[in-house]
Amino acid sequence: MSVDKNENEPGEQAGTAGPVETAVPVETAESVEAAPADAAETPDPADSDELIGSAAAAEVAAATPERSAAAQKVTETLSRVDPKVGVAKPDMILTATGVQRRFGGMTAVDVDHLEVQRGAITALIGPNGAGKTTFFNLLTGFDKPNQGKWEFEGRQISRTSAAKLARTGMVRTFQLTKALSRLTVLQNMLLAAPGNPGENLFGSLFRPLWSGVEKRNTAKALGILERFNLAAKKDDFAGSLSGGQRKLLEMARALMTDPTMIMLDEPMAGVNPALVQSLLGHVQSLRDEGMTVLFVEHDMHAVRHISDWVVVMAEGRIVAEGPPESVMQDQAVVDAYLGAHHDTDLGDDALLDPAVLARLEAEEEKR
Ligand SMILES: Nc1ncnc2c1ncn2[C@@H]1O[C@H](COP(=O)(O)OP(=O)(O)OP(=O)(O)O)[C@@H](O)[C@H]1O
Repeated sequence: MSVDKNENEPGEQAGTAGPVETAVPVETAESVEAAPADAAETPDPADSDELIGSAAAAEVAAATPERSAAAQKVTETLSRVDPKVGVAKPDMILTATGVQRRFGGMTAVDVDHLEVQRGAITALIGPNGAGKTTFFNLLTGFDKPNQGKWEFEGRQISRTSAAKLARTGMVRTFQLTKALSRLTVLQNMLLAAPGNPGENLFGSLFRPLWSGVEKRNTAKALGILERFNLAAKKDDFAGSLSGGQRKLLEMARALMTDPTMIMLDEPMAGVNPALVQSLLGHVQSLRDEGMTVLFVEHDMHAVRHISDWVVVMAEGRIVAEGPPESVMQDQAVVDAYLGAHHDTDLGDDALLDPAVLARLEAEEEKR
């Protein structure tokens, strides 16, 4: 469908509007592979996910992650929730109602009601063009709806900019852009620190105050980098990191704002399967520390293994929600997600197999 992207837009174009008041950098969702050639370095074989073989990947795919106490508790709580679209959650942190976003004559998002459970990992999935990114951009203050409202922690936030949202405790990750790739890992972290006073006139006039804050931010950044095994890379250009390390850096940057809810934009995109398990572990640890996580994702391995709850979109609407194992079997989901491939189990790790993916793609091309 040909659509004029600027027609009938109530807000800024999705993904391009940015907060002006935040230290959280505003970036468009450019490919993480867009690292500048001048920043590229030869990856260290010890930590580059690109260099790990398929045997390790197979092992990772077969591994069953241990379930933490937090995971068990949230699973138990959500097992009592009826898995139907728009269902109420026992302790919701985010609620969206009557959200519509149209581009020209096309309705990209049409969500009646969604509640997100506090302390859970919720995956937002769906086929290409389902409206996931548009919905995600709306919820995170990067786009404005034609109608609808949503609340975070009981506060109306549908007209709140991403800048202010970060201060209320909701933060989203951004894929590294060319500009950020040219900064070092540590500089990326400091840029994400809230209230970085060096950025304004006051900060530059009162240098001693600024350096105190900067010292604290640096200590905090180094602690977070340590946790994500990136401390040794602090002075490297972000653009020289492997795909998996970039994803870790995106998460690490978000933690600089001490969020209660973290919104992840395709945390597994461009990550070698060998590093997927480690990344999944980091996402789970956010939940285990009490954070709420909502992520948009194509990677079914991630969705099946770490989500406590899955929300499925198709053609702008939510068509199913529930625990991963039941949602993946839902006929509406299979129909929406896989089109003709009804015989394929969405949660099947065989989908990680390049041969299976190649076969499905070839079949799709023939249709
Ligand atoms: N700024 C825009 N202007 C016009 N149409 C848009 C705009 N952004 C998204 N769309 C359209 O809205 C629909 C939903 O797109 P969206 O990117 O939200 O889907 P998605 O589920 O995230 O897809 P994908 O998995 O491919 O990223 C698509 O038809 C897309 O072409």
